[in-house]
Amino acid sequence: MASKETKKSFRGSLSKSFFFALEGFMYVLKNERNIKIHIIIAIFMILLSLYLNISKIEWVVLFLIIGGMVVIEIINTAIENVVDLVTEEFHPLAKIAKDVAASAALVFAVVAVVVGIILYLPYIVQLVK
Ligand SMILES: Nc1ncnc2c1ncn2[C@@H]1O[C@H](COP(=O)(O)OP(=O)(O)OP(=O)(O)O)[C@@H](O)[C@H]1O
Repeated sequence: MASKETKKSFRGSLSKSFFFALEGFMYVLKNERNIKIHIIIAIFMILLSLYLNISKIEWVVLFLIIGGMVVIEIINTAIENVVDLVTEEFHPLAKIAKDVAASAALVFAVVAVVVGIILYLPYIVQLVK
């Protein structure tokens, strides 16, 4: 059984980890232009979805897409910073690392657009009719 001391330090390190993670998220929010664009689009999509009264499963899909995009942007920022830490000089491997990380966001954005069309087109068609 874990001692009182161990349990206390586990709780301490858990709350520290939470605040470090929050600090990381605040850094991305403040410094990354793309995340601001994603958040504006996400707010617009949430308002549009409220107006269209989409189903529960469609809300789940929407939040998975929004969450996925934000998480990719966060990981992308981490990779960019690690690359800059390793070298500020031009290096072909630095280019590959940054370009490949950026391509994850590109692929997910294309997926998000396709999912968005599948999800919202029927509602838009219904509105226009
Ligand atoms: N050290 C480097 N060596 C070689 N190419 C690099 C290096 N740093 C950046 N690049 C190239 O420049 C591009 C832009 O890099 P940068 O670090 O400016 O990211 P960014 O455009 O600011 O990304 P974001 O807008 O997502 O923050 C990279 O995708 C890569 O092709």
